[in-house]
Amino acid sequence: MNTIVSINQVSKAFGKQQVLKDISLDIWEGEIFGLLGPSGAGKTTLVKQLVGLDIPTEGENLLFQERMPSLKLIEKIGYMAQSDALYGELTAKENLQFFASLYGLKGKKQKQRMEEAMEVVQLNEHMNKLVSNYSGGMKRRLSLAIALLHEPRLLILDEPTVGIDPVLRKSIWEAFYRLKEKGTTIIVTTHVMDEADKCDRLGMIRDGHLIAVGTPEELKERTDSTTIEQAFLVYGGA
Ligand SMILES: Nc1ncnc2c1ncn2[C@@H]1O[C@H](COP(=O)(O)OP(=O)(O)OP(=O)(O)O)[C@@H](O)[C@H]1O
Repeated sequence: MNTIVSINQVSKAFGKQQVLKDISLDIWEGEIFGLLGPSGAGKTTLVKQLVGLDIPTEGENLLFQERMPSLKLIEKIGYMAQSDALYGELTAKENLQFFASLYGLKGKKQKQRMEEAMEVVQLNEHMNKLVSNYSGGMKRRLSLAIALLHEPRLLILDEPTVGIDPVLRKSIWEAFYRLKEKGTTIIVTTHVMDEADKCDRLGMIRDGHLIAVGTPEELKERTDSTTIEQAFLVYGGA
């Protein structure tokens, strides 16, 4: 198993508040890894470190054997934050062009990647619409398209399907599986249990602790549970 992400004894404090507590975890190439936990558990804090937007107070995060934050890795990582970083006064196309040029995508290649990424999120027909006229779910999907633009080897998605209806959510998960088939590693945070079931492996986070790691089946078996929700409650000591 080729390790893509190695989180080594990572802790994080904001002032006196300890938000991450001694987390160690390896994520492997080509897997869809879900970080599952209730609101405030520390998921966003952890993924921000993985993309290099923050640093741990203790420990280190290695991505592609390189210590984060590292500018070298920008091209290998696609990140979708929890709040959309889009320009409302521009069209979707202009937003895509802006981010594509940041990644050095030009001309034909740029056009092709923009179309492919918008196809994944089924927004092709809304290319020329102003983003301020997009619905919340459309903005999420456009953010996802932007994260996919440069065909990163590692995708880190913070609650990618919030505000997206079940039909589209299904098609987005199908896209995740297609990317996985091509060898892309995907890390996704969620607190939606049925989504957790779709991941290859899960890490359950509670109060900054990584309380369990395994496939959804393993986690259910070990706790004698029929659902991930139940397993989570057992691990949480409920
Ligand atoms: N920059 C910051 N300064 C101070 N406290 C912070 C900061 N960022 C996060 N926190 C705190 O860290 C804790 C964990 O937040 P985090 O956003 O990582 O949780 P989460 O699991 O992603 O939750 P959600 O699912 O609601 O996004 C919260 O108590 C939050 O208030």
